[in-house]
Amino acid sequence: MNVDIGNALASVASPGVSRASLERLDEQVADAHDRIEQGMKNHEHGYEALNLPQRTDPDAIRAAVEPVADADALITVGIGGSALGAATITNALADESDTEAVYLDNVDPEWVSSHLDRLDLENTAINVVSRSGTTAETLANFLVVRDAFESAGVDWTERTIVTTGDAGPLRDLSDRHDLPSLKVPDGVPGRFSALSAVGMVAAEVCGHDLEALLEGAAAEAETLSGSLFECPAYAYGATTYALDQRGAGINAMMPYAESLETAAEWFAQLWAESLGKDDLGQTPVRALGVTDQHSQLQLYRAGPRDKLVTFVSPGEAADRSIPATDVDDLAYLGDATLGELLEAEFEATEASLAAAGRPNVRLELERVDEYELGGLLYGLEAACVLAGELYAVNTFEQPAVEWAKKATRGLLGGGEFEEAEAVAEKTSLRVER
Ligand SMILES: O=P(O)(O)OC[C@H]1O[C@](O)(CO)[C@@H](O)[C@@H]1O
Repeated sequence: MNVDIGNALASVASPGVSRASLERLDEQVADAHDRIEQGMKNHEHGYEALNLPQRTDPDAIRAAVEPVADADALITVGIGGSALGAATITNALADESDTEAVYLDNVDPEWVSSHLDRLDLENTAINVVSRSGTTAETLANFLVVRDAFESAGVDWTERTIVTTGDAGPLRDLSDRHDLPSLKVPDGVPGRFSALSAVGMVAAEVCGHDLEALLEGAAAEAETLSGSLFECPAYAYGATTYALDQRGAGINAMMPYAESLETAAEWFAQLWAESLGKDDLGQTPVRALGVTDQHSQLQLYRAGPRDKLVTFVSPGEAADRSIPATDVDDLAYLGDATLGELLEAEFEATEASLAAAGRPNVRLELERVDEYELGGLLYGLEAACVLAGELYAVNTFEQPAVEWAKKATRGLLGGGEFEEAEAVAEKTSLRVER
């Protein structure tokens, strides 16, 4: 991935960061890089994620999925980091796959049933992913999916792959039924695990090139160095941090490719759970070019000066010409393609923000393929780790998420939790119709 931070400079935008400030920040980047390198070398929790391109074994993943390699559909049961990395990869590359990838990362009963009712379960595989093996949503959905397979007379034990930690209820269940299983690597938090079995089982079942994903990530890892001016990932992480310090507390991730819409969702979890702590952090927002030009752009260009827009420009892509028309005012469209229109809209939107002095950054890919995706995932993870060092937060924990998890468990009778009592104490001021 290449990064262009020109439109985030103070000479263009407000808030913006001056070249001199970036040079001063670069000293902190050098220190942060030392810390990151040390963490990687010592396989410390979280930093270990940046070792995944060397550590992930595609052969082990291929061996585990072999029994279901010919599935027409794959249901991944997981949530957050246990679903979004895989979904980013398979949704980005869906055009190249004959296997439908379905992600059950919500417990909305109507929606879950709608998938289970329409899929041909005999030709469907199940990919259950939970690092902890205890996440209520994932385990509940898995029980529902199993039950649907049993009701359809399909042996789910023949069609299920499990990816989880060394211990926990999901590991026990997997052992009990002798299911093919993979391990979430030690030291790798869920939202940083896309390039492990967590993200790559689905990629393999959908027929994607695991080696190319890892090679793209490894090439990005090669760029990690002690200066933001030499490392695209650090340039992004440092610029977002500097802009947040100057008032851009919102970061709208806006890929100009429908196929990368899920990448913005994945990024949102990465940024929010990693950096949102100690009253700090930048709020990630998901947007999509060109669609959100006609929904969000008014606010981004003329609303409060509290936003950074991050564009992802996917480079070359399949194209489709726009048929000619004899309607005078539309004739210019007939000379173009949809791809040219998309590109022109991207450049126009980027320029329109710059002309209004609104900071924006461009992440450039050569195309959307396995290699470039591996680089994007790795690059944004490294950017996040760097930003976490600059904020001095604990990037790899998410204690604030636990409160609601305990409250939910308490409400369902899964134990005594004081958090569940707080739910009953809600302050009400109802206005009724
Ligand atoms: O993989 P698990 O343990 O099921 O957790 C799923 C997700 O839940 C969280 O812990 C909190 O929502 C995320 O960090 C994680 O990605």
